[in-house]
Amino acid sequence: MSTILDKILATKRSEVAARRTAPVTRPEPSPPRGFKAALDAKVAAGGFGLIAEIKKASPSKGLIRPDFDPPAHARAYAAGGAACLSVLTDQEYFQGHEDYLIAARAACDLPVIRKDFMVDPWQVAESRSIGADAILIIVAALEDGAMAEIEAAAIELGMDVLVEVHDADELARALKLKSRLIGVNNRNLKTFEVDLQKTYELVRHAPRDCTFVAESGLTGRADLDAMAEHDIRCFLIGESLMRQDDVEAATRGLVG
Ligand SMILES: O=C(O)c1ccccc1NCC(=O)[C@H](O)[C@H](O)COP(=O)(O)O
Repeated sequence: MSTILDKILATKRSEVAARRTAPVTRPEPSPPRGFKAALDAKVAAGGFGLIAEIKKASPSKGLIRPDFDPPAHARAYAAGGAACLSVLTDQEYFQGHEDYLIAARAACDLPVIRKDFMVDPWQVAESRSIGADAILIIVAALEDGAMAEIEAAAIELGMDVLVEVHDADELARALKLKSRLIGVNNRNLKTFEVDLQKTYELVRHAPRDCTFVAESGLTGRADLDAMAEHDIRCFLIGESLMRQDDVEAATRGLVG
């Protein structure tokens, strides 16, 4: 039975095949802003490193934010104390767009990760051309060789890479890469169930030289404090922030 990830990846491969034939005609973006460095700086200062996500909709929840306004959300996240932004650019499953990333990055000084499904190194150059400072590699989506190629393309362009894992086997594969920024996704991409316990287990057995980011299903300060008990101090949060009336106050409530 094919999973949501299989479906997304199949769509992405045909999209990339069609798009890579057209030349990219965009102005040169400003140099990459240090994504991992911004997270590490917050943690070094005794705080939490929050990657606040700009997310209009998702396969698991449908439409999340009807009055979707990427620059306004970016400013609210920055003012509330987020370290970085994540912007979903996939159109088919998340109602995202490259223009949302361009607008969000222009509205603040935070480093931005392009949250999309990388299947080809061509997408890395395209991501830089829209200003992305970091990209995501989902270990479950790629063979080792493809992951290494995509990571090399990002490093070449001065970008950071968030390597996303779900279990111990994927973590072992992630650690063969150069990046020491590892995201542990609490959401099972087959069932959409969220299990924070799995993250605690995984991080306990992982090397100490990595920056770990807990991703998905985090809903409030109590979740962050529970994660901090397990030495996890960086978080990627989308839906629960996007549903707030006062996004800036909610962000401050999480990391302030
Ligand atoms: O969010 C989904 O439903 C989803 C489904 C299938 C693949 C990926 C998916 N989400 C991407 C993400 O990584 C999340 O947007 C991110 O971790 C934030 O999660 P949340 O705080 O639960 O919105």
